[in-house]
Amino acid sequence: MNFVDKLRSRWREADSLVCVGLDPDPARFPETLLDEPDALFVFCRDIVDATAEFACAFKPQIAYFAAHNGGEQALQRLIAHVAAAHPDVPVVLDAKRGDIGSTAEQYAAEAFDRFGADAVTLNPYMGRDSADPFLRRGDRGCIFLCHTSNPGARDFQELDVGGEPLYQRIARAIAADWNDAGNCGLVLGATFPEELGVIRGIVGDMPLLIPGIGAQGGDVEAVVRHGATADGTGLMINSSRGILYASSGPDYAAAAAEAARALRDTVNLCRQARR
Ligand SMILES: O=c1ccn([C@@H]2O[C@H](COP(=O)(O)O)[C@@H](O)[C@H]2O)c(=O)[nH]1
Repeated sequence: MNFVDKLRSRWREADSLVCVGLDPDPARFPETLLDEPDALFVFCRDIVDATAEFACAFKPQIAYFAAHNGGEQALQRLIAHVAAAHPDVPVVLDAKRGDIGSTAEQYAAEAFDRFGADAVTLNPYMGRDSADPFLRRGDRGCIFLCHTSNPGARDFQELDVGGEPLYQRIARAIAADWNDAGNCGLVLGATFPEELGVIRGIVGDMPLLIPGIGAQGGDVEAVVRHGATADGTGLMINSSRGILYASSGPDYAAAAAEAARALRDTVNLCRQARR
């Protein structure tokens, strides 16, 4: 099953738009993991197993693994664990890749063959040829940065390019010209809900990855109101720190599960309110 079909069936089966972000920071791990030599993997595996029933997707951010010796092996094993234990939950590797075609071929092999991710985040700044090695893998998802969640998103993404802001041009080009295989998605920050609504109008029911709730201040109700599709889906609403560090004690996995469940329920109340 391709990425978009897998995501759509997960939205339906789990009745959840929550994407659980996996950004493991050893400085925030519970004391019980201090002597654990495989702590990156163990922490994330416990979070995955505890939160899977509430998740429409998992999003490991590659930097949190690659920053540590052995971290990439831990990421590889973690994604293999998701595929084995929770095969219905797609994995979006947050790597924000983008380079000339020959290098992009290697990045596509890294994301899809080495790590086995269902989808990867990409930076569209270098243009179509930099995306082609990913787009050609029609069974995998290509999720392009469009309007990011950070304050600096305004620096370049909102610049006027011939009558419209750059982020809208990006969305229009990807929806009209890059999505032949139907495997594209976009990253829109929860911190810019009105821009999210404009993009939903441009791209139809394309899946949108929405980081920026919780610690970054994005508002869940506004995200759902502006970003959901007519059938009340279309979104992967990501929370990383808000779920991972719900407790700093030995009950971290149970607390993460409760945070994911609470977010799913909040999102679903917002979905019901707009019907
Ligand atoms: O525009 C963007 C794109 C990606 N991210 C990533 O999402 C998570 C957010 O973490 P929180 O702890 O829920 O704030 C993190 O991995 C970022 O690298 C983003 O925040 N904004």
